[in-house]
Amino acid sequence: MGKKVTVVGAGFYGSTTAQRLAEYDIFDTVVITDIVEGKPAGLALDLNQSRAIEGFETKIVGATTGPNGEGYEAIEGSDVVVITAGLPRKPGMSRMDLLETNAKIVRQVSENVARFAPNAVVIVVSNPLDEMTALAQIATGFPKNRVLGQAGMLDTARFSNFVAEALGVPVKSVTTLTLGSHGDTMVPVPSRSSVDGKPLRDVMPAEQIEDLVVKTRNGGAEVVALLKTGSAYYAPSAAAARMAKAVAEDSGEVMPVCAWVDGEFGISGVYLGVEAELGAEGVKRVVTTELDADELASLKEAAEAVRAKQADVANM
Ligand SMILES: NC(=O)C1=CN([C@@H]2O[C@H](COP(=O)(O)OP(=O)(O)OC[C@H]3O[C@@H](n4cnc5c(N)ncnc54)[C@H](O)[C@@H]3O)[C@@H](O)[C@H]2O)C=CC1
Ligand SMILES: CC(=O)C(=O)O
Repeated sequence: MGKKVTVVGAGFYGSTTAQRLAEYDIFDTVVITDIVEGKPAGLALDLNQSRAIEGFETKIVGATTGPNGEGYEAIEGSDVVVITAGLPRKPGMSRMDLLETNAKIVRQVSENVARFAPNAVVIVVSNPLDEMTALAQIATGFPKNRVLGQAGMLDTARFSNFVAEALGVPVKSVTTLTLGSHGDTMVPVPSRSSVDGKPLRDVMPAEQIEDLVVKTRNGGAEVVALLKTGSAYYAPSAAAARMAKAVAEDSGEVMPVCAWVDGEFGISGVYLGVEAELGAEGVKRVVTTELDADELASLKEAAEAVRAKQADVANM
């Protein structure tokens, strides 16, 4: 049987993710759900009408869902579920300001996902990301490798874009990496960044690298401030869709994601931004790499910051 993917939440992030997943043309079915009556069905109708133009066979199904599992039959048999349900930031807000509101939403969605799609790999994108990923694992009760979060793909793509723009080189010649949290303790990793195979530190002065590190940490807030309503979704949906594709295709690709860390980098018992090999079971393994002493110290600081918050969400 062909693959099925569900996107929970039909807002900006969810609808663009559903579009990307459908246009890959690797799934039999893309399901999109929301609590808003009619919206998922309307988006599905619209996306299906693009099939003849874009030339893909994937069918899109829209379902309105309720808190007690109403409408969730639509997600049965999903191989992958991407959770985008939740409020986005307003200008001036931090991701952490969304904690309590989105925890209620993510818990309720996760419980229904566990009931109706018990074998799915869950990719969380709702903010604050590291905490919502931990909560989704608790609320689904799924093995930790089957619940992961999207942040590092996006933050890394932002860092690469800023480096390419600053040097005036093609973005494909740039490799960067970000680890840590999707927040203030994000850890862009210059020691693992390069341009045409040359270390970033050999082609860009240290102060300029530091400016781009700061710009990367503020990448999401910069978009929020310009949009005025809502947050980024084109780059975020590209990131989540790539992760869902890697899982569906059991590709073994290594990507920066929010994954359960259990001893790697000397860190244990926390969901954190690290590189991981993705496949049908979600995270196949966390991939470690040599880091400079200051980068490793920052990663450990990030782990402690998110560990404290992740303990709080267990009771939300
Ligand atoms: N991890 C990351 O890198 C990123 C995370 N985000 C986060 O993704 C989330 C979604 O962002 P947007 O789509 O832009 O917001 P949005 O406001 O456009 O859409 C959110 C949707 O969730 C729906 N929703 C609320 N409760 C629900 C429930 N119980 N079941 C199903 N759907 C429900 C709403 O009706 C709405 O349509 C936000 O929390 C945002 O902060 C956004 C960008 C990047
Ligand atoms: C919204 C968000 O988390 C971002 O754009 O990074």
